[in-house]
Order: sequence, then C-alpha cells, then structure tokens
Amino acid sequence: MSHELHIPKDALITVAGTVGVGKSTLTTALAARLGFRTSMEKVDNNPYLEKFYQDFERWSFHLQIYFLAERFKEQKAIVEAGGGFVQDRSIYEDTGIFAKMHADQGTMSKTDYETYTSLFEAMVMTPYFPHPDVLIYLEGNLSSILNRIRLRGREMEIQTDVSYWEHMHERYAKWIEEFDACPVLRLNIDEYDATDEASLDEIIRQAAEIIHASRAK
Ligand SMILES: Nc1ncnc2c1ncn2[C@@H]1O[C@H](COP(=O)(O)OP(=O)(O)O)[C@@H](O)[C@H]1O
Ligand SMILES: Nc1ncnc2c1ncn2[C@H]1C[C@H](O)[C@@H](COP(=O)(O)O)O1
Repeated sequence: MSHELHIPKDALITVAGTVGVGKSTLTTALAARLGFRTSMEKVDNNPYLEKFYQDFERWSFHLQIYFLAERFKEQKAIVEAGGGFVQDRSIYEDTGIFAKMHADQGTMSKTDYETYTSLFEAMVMTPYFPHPDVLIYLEGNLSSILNRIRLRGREMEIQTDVSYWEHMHERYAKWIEEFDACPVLRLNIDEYDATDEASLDEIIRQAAEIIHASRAK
C-alpha cells in the first residue's frame, strides 16, 4: 500500500490513551511505516516523575509545569519542521486528565490548578498550537493495561495503588466522549497489531480518511 499518498506529508497525528495502553509502541510503528518523525514523551530524564509518584501532593504542580514546558518545546519543533510527525500523547491529556484528576482528588491545590490552567490556556493560544489532524485514541480493558504496566516494569508505576490506574481509566473513557478539539480515531488494543504491516496500513487508511474529510471542510 502506498500510504504516503494517503496521509498528507505535513500532517500531525497524535496518539492518546491511558498509561501503558500502547501509545509509544504505536507511535514508533506508525511513524516508521509512514516515514514520519516521532515526538516522544520522555520519561527517563524527567526530574519530577519519581518524586511525584512518592508524594502527589508535594510534586503535582512542579510536574505539570515541567510537562507543559516539554510539550511546548516539542510542539514548537513540530510546527517549525512543517509537520510530518506522530506524537506520543497529546497536550489535551495533561490538562483534561492528569491536572484535573489531581485537582479533583485534592493532590493539587485549587490555587495551583488555577495557575496551571491559566498558563496552559495562554500557551496553547499561540501559533505553535494548531490542533492535530487526527487524535488516535487507544482503549482497552483495564486488566490488559495493568498487565502491560507490569510487563514494562517502571517501578514507580508498579508501586502505585491500582485504584490510581482504575480511576484514570474511568476518566479517560468519559474524557474521550466529550473531546472535540480535533477529529478522533478510536482503536481497541485487541483489534490491531503494531508489529504487523497490514494492521498498521489499515490504521493509516482510517486515519487518512478522517484527515481528508476534515481538511475538505
Ligand atoms: N499491541 C501490543 N501488544 C502487546 N503488548 C504491547 C502492545 N503495545 C504495547 N505493548 C507493551 O505494553 C507496554 C506499554 O506500552 P507503551 O507503548 O510503552 O505504552 P504507553 O506509551 O501508552 O504508556 C510495553 O511493555 C509495550 O511493549
Ligand atoms: N501530565 C501528567 N501528569 C502526571 N503524570 C503524567 C503526565 N503525563 C505523563 N505522566 C506520567 C504517566 C506515566 O508514568 C509517564 C509516561 O506516560 P505514558 O502514558 O507511559 O507515556 O508519565
């Protein structure tokens, strides 16, 4: 399949979904298949992430500011390169899932949450934040996702109470129902294989259809 013909060269595809669902894996595979660049969420050099998992209340604001700065730099690089990227996680999830979840459960103070959201809004209202052409939303049952978190083996995530992942999984399901910032392609993790070219081509075909329909408007 000559997929290059179907997805515009300047497109931005974002892969979204809860922790461990398979975003990084699919991002890497799709980008390789399309000849696109990747914008990966970096975990290893994050100076707050481990501390955050040990003490949400103490570190949630610092971590959100750190992620916002990182995503803004990535976004700037994507725009300056003229697109052609698959992005691992959207900025919409930082505010719509993580920051909100910690504010609602009291592990981010109301003042910190307001400061964060006002900075977020000021930053996204710049030319560096065009919406993605399509957001690929990955979903699956919680037990498969928990297995993947265990298999991946990040100690800080494995040590975290399962209720955290349950709660996040529920929030994601509600969030995607209301999400309307850009077109969405929903994929169930049991229905594709990121190591199989035909499976990737089918995802690319569906994404291309969505992008063309939305650009034709
Ligand atoms: N389609 C898949 N089938 C089986 N395991 C997968 C699949 N996609 C990802 N994984 C595994 O699940 C774990 C989490 O995947 P990852 O892509 O890192 O998730 P995320 O980026 O959403 O946190 C990794 O160990 C990865 O190898
Ligand atoms: N905005 C965020 N707030 C809190 N934690 C976050 C945020 N974005 C990512 N994370 C965490 C969740 C995982 O432990 C790692 C990487 O996420 P993954 O879904 O595995 O790519 O960072």
